[in-house]
Amino acid sequence: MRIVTGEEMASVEAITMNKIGLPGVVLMENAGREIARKLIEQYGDKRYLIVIGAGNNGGDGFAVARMLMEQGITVMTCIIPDESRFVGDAKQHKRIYEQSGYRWKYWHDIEHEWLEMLCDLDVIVDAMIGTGIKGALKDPYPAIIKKLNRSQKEIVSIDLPSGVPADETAIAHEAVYAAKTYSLQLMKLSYFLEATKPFYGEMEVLPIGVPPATFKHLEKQRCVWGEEEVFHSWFTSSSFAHKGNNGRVGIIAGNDNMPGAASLVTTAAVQSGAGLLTVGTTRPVIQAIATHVKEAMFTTLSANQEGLLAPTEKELFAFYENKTVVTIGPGVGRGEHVKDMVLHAITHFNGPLILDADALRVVADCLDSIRKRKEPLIITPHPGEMGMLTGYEVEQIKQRRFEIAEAFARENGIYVVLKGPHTIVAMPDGFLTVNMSGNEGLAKGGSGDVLTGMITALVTRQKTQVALSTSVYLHGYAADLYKKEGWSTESITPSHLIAKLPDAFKVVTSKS
Ligand SMILES: NC(=O)C1=CN([C@@H]2O[C@H](COP(=O)(O)OP(=O)(O)OC[C@H]3O[C@@H](n4cnc5c(N)ncnc54)[C@H](OP(=O)(O)O)[C@@H]3O)[C@@H](O)[C@H]2O)[C@@H](O)CC1
Ligand SMILES: Nc1ncnc2c1ncn2[C@@H]1O[C@H](COP(=O)(O)OP(=O)(O)O)[C@@H](O)[C@H]1O
Ligand SMILES: [K+]
Repeated sequence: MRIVTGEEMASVEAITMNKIGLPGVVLMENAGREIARKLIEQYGDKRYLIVIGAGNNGGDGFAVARMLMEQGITVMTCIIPDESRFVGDAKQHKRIYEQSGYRWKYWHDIEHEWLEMLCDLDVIVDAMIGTGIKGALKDPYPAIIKKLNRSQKEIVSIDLPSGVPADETAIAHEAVYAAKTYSLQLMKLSYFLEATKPFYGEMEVLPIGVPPATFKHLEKQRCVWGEEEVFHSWFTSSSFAHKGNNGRVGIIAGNDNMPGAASLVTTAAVQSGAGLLTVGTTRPVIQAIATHVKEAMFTTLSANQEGLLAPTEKELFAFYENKTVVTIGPGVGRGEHVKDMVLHAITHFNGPLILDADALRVVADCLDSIRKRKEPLIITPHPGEMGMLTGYEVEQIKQRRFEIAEAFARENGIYVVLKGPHTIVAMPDGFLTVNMSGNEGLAKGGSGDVLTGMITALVTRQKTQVALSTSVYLHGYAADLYKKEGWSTESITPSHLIAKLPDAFKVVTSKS
């Protein structure tokens, strides 16, 4: 499933109409039929108010109104702008509606009886503004939207909650708080942003007949990564595999005061199928975690007086030997010692390199070396770390997460796993995947270490894009499984996630 902006949606619709030859009125008819079917399925023959704007979103509204009325359902249709404003496909659907014998009223003619009207209706269908929104909301929409939101009626939005843009534009105006949004054909970017997702309510995508052949013309390729994608992209190990085929993994993690991070990242990697795993860390960390992670081998690396890792060049070269992937970061602490270690690995380790947590703090200083690297480099920042890397405020990162992750991945030729609800994985070629699993039970210190362990294990056994997107999905899915079992999200800990990985991994062998 693709994720698009309003402009991109308009571009695939234009190709559908102009090149493929499927007229816009047919797409609108399809949209109307799908939405009417859903409404009847959901609410039966309740009483509907359909509020219509002058663009094609309003055209969808006329198609829905007609189809509901054809079923004998009570519908009041009202339009906001003057009827002379309707043009093109929307005008055509308005005419079809009228020629079918149905009537509409002007919003301003019925507004004074709004409170009485509310007693006679159950569901409001919002067909005011869709992907065509431009700039700040103009009158009379803010006042109307306020009224609708206060009505305490179920509001169903067509394509987008009116007032919400499809893309990453920030809004400072009213917008419809929908109980449900039927998004047409493709998902819209704003569904994945903290500021705008709440307006959507439950979101469902309905097909309207735009042929998939048009999607390859999209300049930016963004896809949802969910159970289907995980299942279909997975390559199972050969039954003749030996431990060496399943990745010889090296993890540099922990410091004397932070053995926990090293333990979590290592255990998660073991539980995710790492063939042979070596942890490079300080002697006290090894003593603290060795009995928890029986499958791991350990290499003692030099530490400074504060118990922070400060490996020598010789130790690092020895550590890279035979490794198919190296991960640096969880629990290594902050300071100059980290920069030396990270820069060394960027320059001298010839395999996929994963940088997480404290290692991310020095990435901004290493970009020249990173751009010269041939092998994949993967970074796993949360919005705060992404802010440090790019110079943006955290709020800007959250609002423009697609744009910023993509630009950083492309410019530096790296993989960016921008974490948070709906984690984005951005590839060096600009392709993006967006995660559909996970819940607030993951918002705990240590969850990120578990994810990094999973990525470390999968990255040598799957295509990098698949390894990253699938790790993120399964990590979130493990938390979702607890929620499904009735756990409160407060009780889900990073250690629980690891314990649930065997169940989460069942998705790769069979769909639930
Ligand atoms: N055949 C097709 O193309 C198909 C399109 N489809 C549907 O069309 C939708 C896109 O249609 P669209 O491009 O016509 O724009 P749309 O969302 O109706 O908005 C334009 C209207 O909003 C108004 N408006 C805008 N900004 C505003 C503001 N700040 N404040 C106030 N008003 C503002 C603007 O008013 P104006 O600025 O012109 O005064 C105009 O009236 C898409 O979401 C999907 O539902 C599907 O049926 C498939 C087939
Ligand atoms: N509210 C949430 N919904 C879904 N996933 C979340 C949420 N909060 C955090 N996560 C996920 O949990 C992990 C937290 O990682 P991070 O912030 O690096 O934690 P830490 O470094 O303490 O281990 C990330 O994978 C992130 O996507
Ligand atoms: K709408």
